[in-house]
Amino acid sequence: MCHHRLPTAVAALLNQSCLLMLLQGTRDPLFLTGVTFPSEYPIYEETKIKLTVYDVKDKSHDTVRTSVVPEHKDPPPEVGRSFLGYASFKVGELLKSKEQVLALSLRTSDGGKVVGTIEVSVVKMGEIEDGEADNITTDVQGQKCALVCECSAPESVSRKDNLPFLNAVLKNPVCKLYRFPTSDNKWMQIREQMSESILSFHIPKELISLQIKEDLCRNQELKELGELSPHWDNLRKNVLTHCDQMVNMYQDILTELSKETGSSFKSSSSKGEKTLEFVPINLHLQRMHVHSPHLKDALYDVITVGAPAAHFQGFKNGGLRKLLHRFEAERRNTGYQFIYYSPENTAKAKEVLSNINQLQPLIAAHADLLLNSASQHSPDSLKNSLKMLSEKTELFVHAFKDQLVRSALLALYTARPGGVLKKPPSPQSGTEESISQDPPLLVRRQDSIPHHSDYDEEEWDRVWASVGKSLNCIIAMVDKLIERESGGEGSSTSSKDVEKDSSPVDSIITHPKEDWYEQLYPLILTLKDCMGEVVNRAKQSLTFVLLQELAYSLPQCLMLTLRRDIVFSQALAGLVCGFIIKLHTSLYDPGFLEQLHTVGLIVQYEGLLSTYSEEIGMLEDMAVGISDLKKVAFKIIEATSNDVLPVITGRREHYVVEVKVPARVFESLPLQIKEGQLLHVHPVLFNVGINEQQTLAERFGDVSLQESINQENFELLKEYYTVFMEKMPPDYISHFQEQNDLKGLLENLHQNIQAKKRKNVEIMWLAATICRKLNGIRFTCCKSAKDRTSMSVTLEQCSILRDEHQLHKDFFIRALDCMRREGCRIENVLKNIKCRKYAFNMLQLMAFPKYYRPPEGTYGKADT
Ligand SMILES: O=P(O)(O)O[C@H]1[C@H](O)[C@@H](O)[C@H](O)[C@H](O)[C@@H]1OP(=O)(O)O
Repeated sequence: MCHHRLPTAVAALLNQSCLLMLLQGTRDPLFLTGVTFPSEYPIYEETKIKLTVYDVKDKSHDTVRTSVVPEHKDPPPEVGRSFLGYASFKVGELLKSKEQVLALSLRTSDGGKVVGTIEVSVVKMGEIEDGEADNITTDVQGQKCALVCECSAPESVSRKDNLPFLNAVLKNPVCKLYRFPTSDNKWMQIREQMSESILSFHIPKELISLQIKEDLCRNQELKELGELSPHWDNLRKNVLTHCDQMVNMYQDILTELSKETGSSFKSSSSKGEKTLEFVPINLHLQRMHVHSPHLKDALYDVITVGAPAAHFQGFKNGGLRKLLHRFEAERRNTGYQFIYYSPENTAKAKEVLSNINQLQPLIAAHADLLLNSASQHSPDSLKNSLKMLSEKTELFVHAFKDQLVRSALLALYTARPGGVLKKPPSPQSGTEESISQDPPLLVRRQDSIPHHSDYDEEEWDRVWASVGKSLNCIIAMVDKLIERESGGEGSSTSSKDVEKDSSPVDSIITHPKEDWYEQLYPLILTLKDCMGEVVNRAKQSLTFVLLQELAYSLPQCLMLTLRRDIVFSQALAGLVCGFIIKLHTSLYDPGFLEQLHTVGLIVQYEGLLSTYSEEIGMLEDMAVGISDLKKVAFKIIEATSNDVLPVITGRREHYVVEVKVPARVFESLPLQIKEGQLLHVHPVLFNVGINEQQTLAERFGDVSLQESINQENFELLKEYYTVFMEKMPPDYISHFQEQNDLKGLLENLHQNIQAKKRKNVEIMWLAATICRKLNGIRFTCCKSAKDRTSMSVTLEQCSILRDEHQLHKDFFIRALDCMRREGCRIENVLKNIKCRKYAFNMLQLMAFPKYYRPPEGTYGKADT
């Protein structure tokens, strides 16, 4: 045993025992381990540290672990390991020793026999000066490489102002510290941090509440659709039954999720749990902080998360990309009981409905404010109120300009009792793609009853125009009143470009009493009545469009919506987490802020799923989930209370996430952001399957899904780059171009995508590099974000160290192995499956690209 030698430092807790376990059969351990002193355990010179060394036989219980066990607690059970010896020392002895290194004898438990030596030295976490680092050299000649310490308190990642905001979002950090040699034989220090996020649960809860509200409102509108002919009425009843059931299901899921107060992590083993379906799998921030001798400190973040997918629903029939496509094609071709509206038109109907619901109460409120100003007889306030009222009413009128409303009104007319057209209501402008391939039986049977001419198309125009007209009357009246008040000195500017309908006004202003309120009140009433009529008709007709969407293939159609909501919720939780972290770490970078409000942010997803078996379905879900993130915009607001968590508003087609920042930070933001400009994200996904399943796909299956995803997303990335180059200020761009050859990288990525090479992991490296250079948000995903993801993020970290921070080339593999063996990611595996082993076997690994294979002893059979 005398040859067991730990070449470097261990620090431990005040009056605590520190357990060290060495690798089985290793005479000269490759790595080192250590413990920091958390702030809650002050350390003094008298503090006594005891080190206990074990020979580890069964690695499934622990490979190498450094843990801190308070004296009063029992040491861990002696499973799979045997006691070798212990040593103890006082902190003061270590600090006063020459070069702060102590060589201690390991003794047997009775304190008698010396069985080996152990070397202990001090490492100051945080700043290691060049000279200092040299004192703690590991055995470079002997190919020892890294020092790994576990840090209990992660370094503060941003200025103090932001800390409560990040702490509210990031939970349970795990932190590791490494030192690797640089090519000029100095040391770089790497702090690796992995944190969960409370947003894993917070975002799904917010989203489900919104979706319940949206669906309840739609169900209510369906109920208020008015009298329908028996065919449509039965259809509606059926739809409502299913929709109500669906809302109940969402409510149950929300109730279950609400019980998970304070949770911030869903493990890979829970991925199939129904009540947790909306929650992303194994979501973490994976951060690398590099402190190297000659370069500026740098931070590299990747969000790691399981591919957003509906595991509970399963993948027997594929995932969303295929299911939605198939559903749409079938709906288009088999609609004999309903009218076919394209997904775009259905989305438009939802948008107009939502605009109406927002604008009507707003206009009513502005109209009341106008009356209020009138009763106060205040010309300025009257003008202001009129301005607001006019703006909102114009928006309202504009909302109905769409041909869709017109054709939907006609369609609804035919669905009323007795209201059947000779010809089906075919859209003049192509808003409705088809009624059906075969003429509906219903229509054929009643063919002769009413005639097309029974429907008065112009009636809608009259109703719709009446809103504009009544607004004009109000404007004219306000003008007259103000003019008379100021003794006829010209009219108010508000009416200048509005066509006036003067007749009713002229009749009113002859009224002798100059009571503004009385003059305006009847006009406001007329406006509200006209608006009510328009809203009523438009709402009913557009709800009728929604009925068509729901009517086909119940309940599959609702299950598809549920699947999409689930996948979207997982994707959104990750995105919001990534956005908040990116924002808080870049708040003081003016270039970033400018980019944020002028171009928006690129969000790049690296997928490691295979295009074989079930993972095809996962990838199909993921592709839609990520693409759906385009519907999300962010808004930065000033935090006014202790509740700093983000708030979501909107509906399925368009969500806004409000992110809070501290008042002082908010003040320093660019005006556009402070004024509430919506900030957009541009999600892109590149997938390269790497495991044995992908080998099967390449040999016997089909890789076209991966190829088309990569090709489509390359186009999106290129578009983003073009807009970035156009919109960012010239000074910024010229500096940017000097630093980065983005054009070359994009070209290279394009060639690699076209090359159709097997397991071409170069695609992932290039896409990630482009994203980093474009200041984007990086994601890495596989099924569980546990095994393949861990291989990929550690490879990315070490490649960055090699390419950007001069990691000594001889130490690349050793650094990689060290991170995989000792770093945050093995902790990730542990927290997911309670076992410190990547779930790979030898055969699987043979199929992996070389640098994606973990070191011996870290993988094997694990119950996942
Ligand atoms: O984190 P993953 O890479 O999705 O984990 C996979 C692993 O790659 C594979 O080798 C193993 O057989 C399991 O299927 C893992 O998935 P789990 O979801 O079961 O952890």
